[in-house]
Amino acid sequence: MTIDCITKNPSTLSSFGEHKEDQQRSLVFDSSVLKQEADIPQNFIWPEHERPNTLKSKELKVPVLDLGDFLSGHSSSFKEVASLIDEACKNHGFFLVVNHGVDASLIYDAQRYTDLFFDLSLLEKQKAQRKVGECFGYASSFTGRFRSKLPWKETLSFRFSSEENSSNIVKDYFKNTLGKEFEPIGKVYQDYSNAMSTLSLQIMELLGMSLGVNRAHFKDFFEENDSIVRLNYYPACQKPNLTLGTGPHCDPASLTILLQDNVTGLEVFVDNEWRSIVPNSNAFVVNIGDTFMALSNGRYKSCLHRSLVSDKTARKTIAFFLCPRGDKVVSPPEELVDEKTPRVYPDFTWSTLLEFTQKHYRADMNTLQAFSNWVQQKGT
Ligand SMILES: C=C1C[C@]23C[C@H]1CC[C@H]2[C@]1(C)CCC[C@@](C)(C(=O)O)[C@H]1[C@@H]3C(=O)O
Ligand SMILES: O=C(O)CCC(=O)C(=O)O
Ligand SMILES: [Fe+2]
Repeated sequence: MTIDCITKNPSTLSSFGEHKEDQQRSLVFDSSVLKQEADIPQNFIWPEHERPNTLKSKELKVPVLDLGDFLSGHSSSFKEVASLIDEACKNHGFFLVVNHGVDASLIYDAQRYTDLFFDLSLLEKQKAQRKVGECFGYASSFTGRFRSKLPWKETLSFRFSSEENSSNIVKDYFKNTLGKEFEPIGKVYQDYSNAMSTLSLQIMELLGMSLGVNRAHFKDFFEENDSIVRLNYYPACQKPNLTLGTGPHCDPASLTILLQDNVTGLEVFVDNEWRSIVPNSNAFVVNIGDTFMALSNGRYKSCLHRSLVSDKTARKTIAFFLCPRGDKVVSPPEELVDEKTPRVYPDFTWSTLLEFTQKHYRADMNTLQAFSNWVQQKGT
């Protein structure tokens, strides 16, 4: 299976104001220009059935997990927290965490440097240009990657590894791609990524408890994680009802920890309708991804979500996608497999799933099923 949405690497880049036949090869999402345009280019217009609702979506009240007692080792509240997680993950896989132990000044710095990065000129940001087929770097929308249903966003994605010999991987990425003066910014994102990795291992412990397996099982599995961090910038758009910031998808990774600013935009598809997750400045939004759905043998849901854009306000978020080390086999623990609940997904490695989303398939609501079929077909 090969996607038809990957275009040839553009030879030259210019703005959208060119002749139609030149557009495909030379698209570039220059948000400083586009956010003011009354009309948006065709490639950003989503099909009617996928566009935002005309009426504002209702708020989805997701459980708020207070990690304070858990992190300070007061075991009396563990059961309560684990049962809240269990309910959320069986229904839709989304919850908030508060009192998560991440330093407020680190969060503040990470958000301010996200502002700073996206305020740079296009040329400066393009020093970190993401190449087609690679999953790290700066992408102004995905003009080089897809032909239609382009997302109204800019992203900067970088790799985090918890391995000891990679303790400067994020810091070095900023220095090596953007220049020496970006090293201090890289240091902030290095610290932020470390904090996210630690938080995600704590959540993995709770997920182990709530699924009734050995408490350390998933925490140990992800101890050596090879994760992705992504800064998202959704510029204002004069036609917000025709486009999407991030299209409907389930995250292929294992767990996503999202830091939203105070602008609404994130929506989750629950009980056949889109519901919004209203920003809470004290909280991270956490959701289960496809790889954890497979690890839980289908018990916990990786749920469809998307992000809208606004005509008035730009929105910025920071996502940490927890991923296992690329070569680890994703297979549910034996406690979750029995006669009544046989294996739902085949064994796979994260590096194969990542390659599938970058080279063969555009991540959407069906990624895990399409990937499972692909793995099974390849194996026969
Ligand atoms: C493994 C990944 C692929 C995407 C980034 C991470 C986790 C989520 C995926 C994504 C965000 C799902 C929606 C579509 C996508 C193309 C996007 O809009 O960014 C996806 C990412 C990607 O393939 O780059
Ligand atoms: O930025 C957001 O609101 C969510 C982004 C998202 O879902 C993703 O990057 O996977
Ligand atoms: Fe997502």
